[in-house]
Amino acid sequence: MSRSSAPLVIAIDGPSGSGKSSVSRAVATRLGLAFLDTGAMFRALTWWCLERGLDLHDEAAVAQAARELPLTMVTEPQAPGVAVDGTDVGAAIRESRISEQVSAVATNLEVRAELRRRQREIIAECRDRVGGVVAEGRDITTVVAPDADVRVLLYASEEARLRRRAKELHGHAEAEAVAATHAQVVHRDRKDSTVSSFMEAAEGVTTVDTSDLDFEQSVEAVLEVVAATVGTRA
Ligand SMILES: Nc1ncnc2c1ncn2[C@@H]1O[C@H](COP(=O)(O)OP(=O)(O)O)[C@@H](O)[C@H]1O
Ligand SMILES: Nc1ccn([C@H]2C[C@H](O)[C@@H](COP(=O)(O)OP(=O)(O)O)O2)c(=O)n1
Repeated sequence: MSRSSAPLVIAIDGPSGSGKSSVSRAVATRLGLAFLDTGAMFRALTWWCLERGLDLHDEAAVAQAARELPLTMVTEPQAPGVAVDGTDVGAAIRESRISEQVSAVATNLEVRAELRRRQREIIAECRDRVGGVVAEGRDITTVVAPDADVRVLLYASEEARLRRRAKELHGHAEAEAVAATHAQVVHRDRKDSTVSSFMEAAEGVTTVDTSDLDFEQSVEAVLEVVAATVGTRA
């Protein structure tokens, strides 16, 4: 798909396992845009707090850590990266111990304010440097970039999301793998829902339901929303 030379900011939100990261990366690659995984920023902060032995429920200490976090986000969609103080934490932040504890950090309102500030800075920088970005998370369409050119809520049924995550983590989606994944997906979304609204689309946000779509169809569905929206901007 070709696009006009005007900068393009695409905001994508959705629950865990809806396909935000993988679909956003593919969309960014196809459109020649940067890619920002905001969940990785909450994960990196969680990793750093644990490295330093902080109690994640000590809100003031974690908020201070957020302000000091020496974080680098690499926004190249074909090779995205996350580094803390020069250490590549791309793999470490996906470990279950982080997935299980990240909500304690993500529900800290001072942390959210600090990471929101950084996310806006990165989005603005990508807009200027490469002509745009696909930024994904839980509150991008509503809080971080409500003025984005394209705003999408990526939805998938709980069953589809559990199946996808089980396959990713355990290599199959048999009953015991799905059950093991339940806490990471459903419980975490419940906690995260207390600070962001990502289960229903806000006004002006287009819902793309991927429950019955395969990966490539999901990418195409988002690209169609982009084409329709950019078309109406001209
Ligand atoms: N439409 C889809 N159909 C099937 N699998 C998908 C689809 N979208 C994503 N996946 C797979 O589901 C898993 C979770 O996707 P991911 O992008 O990490 O979701 P999120 O960022 O929303 O948590 C990944 O293994 C991904 O390849
Ligand atoms: N903009 C964002 C992005 C993520 N979060 C929270 C929600 C999750 O618990 C963590 C990690 O998000 P991430 O998108 O990596 O999680 P999943 O890939 O969907 O499992 O951060 C948030 O509160 N706001």
